[in-house]
Amino acid sequence: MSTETLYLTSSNVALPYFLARVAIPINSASILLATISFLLGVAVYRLYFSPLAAIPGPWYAAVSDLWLNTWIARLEQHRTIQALFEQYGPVVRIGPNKVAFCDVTTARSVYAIHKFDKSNLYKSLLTNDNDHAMTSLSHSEHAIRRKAFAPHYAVSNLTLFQSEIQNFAGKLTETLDRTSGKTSVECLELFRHFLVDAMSSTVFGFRSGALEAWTMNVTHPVVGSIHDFPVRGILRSVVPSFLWKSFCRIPNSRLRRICDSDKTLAEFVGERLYDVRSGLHSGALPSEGLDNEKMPLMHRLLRHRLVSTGELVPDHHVISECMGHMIAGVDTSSTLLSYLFWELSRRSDIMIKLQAELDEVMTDSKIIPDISVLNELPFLNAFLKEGLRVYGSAPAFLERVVPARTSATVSKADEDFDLMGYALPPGTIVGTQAWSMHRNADVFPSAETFLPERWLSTDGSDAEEDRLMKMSQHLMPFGLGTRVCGGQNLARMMLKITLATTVRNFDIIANSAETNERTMKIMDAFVSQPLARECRLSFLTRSH
Ligand code: HEM
Repeated sequence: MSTETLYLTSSNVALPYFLARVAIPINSASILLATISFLLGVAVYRLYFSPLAAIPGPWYAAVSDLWLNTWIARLEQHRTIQALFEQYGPVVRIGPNKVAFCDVTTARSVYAIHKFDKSNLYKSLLTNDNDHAMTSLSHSEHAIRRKAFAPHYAVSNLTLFQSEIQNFAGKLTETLDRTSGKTSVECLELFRHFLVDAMSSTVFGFRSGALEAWTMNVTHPVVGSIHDFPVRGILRSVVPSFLWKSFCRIPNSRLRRICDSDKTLAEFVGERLYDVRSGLHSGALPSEGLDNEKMPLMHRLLRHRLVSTGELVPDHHVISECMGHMIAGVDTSSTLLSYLFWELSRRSDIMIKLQAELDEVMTDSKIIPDISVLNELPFLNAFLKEGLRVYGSAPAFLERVVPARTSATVSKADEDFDLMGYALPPGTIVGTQAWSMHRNADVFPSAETFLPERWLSTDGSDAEEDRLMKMSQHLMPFGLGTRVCGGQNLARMMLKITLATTVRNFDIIANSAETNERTMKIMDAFVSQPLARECRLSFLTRSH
């Protein structure tokens, strides 16, 4: 037995007076015993006496977050939660204080009607150490930010940027043309470069030259930073704050790049702000009051006045918001595009149908039709919907916190929130995930099969309309409610233009030795990514 002894003197008024006056010898065995007793007590409380004790789920999830965290670290949270739904039903306790549900009505209640605040998890995505729309936890704070950028993503405003996006899509076609018949292309990296160009034009009105850099075999620094940023977020959330600076000094070049990703991107966006301000002094920033004038996001934010004070948005907020939008838009869209083209490479039946539809409206393969024409193409739109269902790049569990009071319980301050028959106390983390909503076999028969036709109405009957409506209600690739993806209109526009022009011009092929089911296994890093972190495909120029 160790002779190590700990002497405690206590002034705790709860202790008997005489104990407070004496030294109590405690050896390591006693400490161990006390710790085990404490942990056992906590476990027993969480399992049998917690307000969440009645909710179905595995006992090890109820006892500690450790189990789920290991699956999060292995990027398998989406499949783990799905397996629990299949075993326990549509409400599952996935942690001591965490409940997952898979139900449309409850999703509407949490995300849209009661507008629960986000959980602290989102703080790992701060940009330039500052909040932006995605990381604002409270509904009220978020509403102020959203008001500033929402008009930018209105369909009518985005149409003003259509020619730029078409232009970049044309350049992408030229780039792919040059690879035809020679070599396979790593799509994730290529599409990230393409999207940095497209996004830079709408966010800053700036030509970033990323695609050009890719053709010269150079990774554009903004592309690298955007890609590294989520990894930085995961590290930030596990490394204690006081160790962060020392951690980032570890002499490893990859780690340095990850740590610096926020700074690199902030410098790039800061330079854009400087450019705009310089333009402002020469009169290039549109004057106030011209709301329907074409104007990049940054310009719009710089002239936005806060309703409460009438003041302009401070520069550091503009920088963080623009960074947030670049990060939110590039990896999500490039990953989805890569999966969609991979699907086409192994489903010639779908590729032939798409090409037939596009050949009709693109008699000249190099002229991209207006988005209003693309919006009317039934098969292209069904293909994209099915792509968002199966390969939606945000399959993740979207955490929210049960508030102390909801609008439903506003007159009964201490009342718990009722979720599918279970009372949840304030502070409980709840949420659902698109991955599971999109795999509900009652709504999507043969849910694992990629079937664009499921989105096409066969006979226009009431039953058919009902089926389509149910599917649409379950489709949530862009989230739900007030925190729904701010850029979803832009995403849809970029995706349709890129799909149309690429499928019209190329046959897409995968060499199964380099790209297959195993390498493309979908991993959940909040934004999805293929297991191999690459997607190599060949684009063969069509003859007409
Ligand atoms: C396929 C592409 C995309 C997918 C699947 C996607 C998905 C999502 C999802 C699921 C959320 C909600 C997150 C949550 O509730 O926690 C979100 C938020 C957001 N996304 Fe996207 N996104 C995509 C593209 C874009 C693009 C192109 C932009 C911008 C230009 C963008 C900007 C944003 C912003 C600003 C938010 C935060 C909205 C807010 O809280 O008000 N996203 N996105």
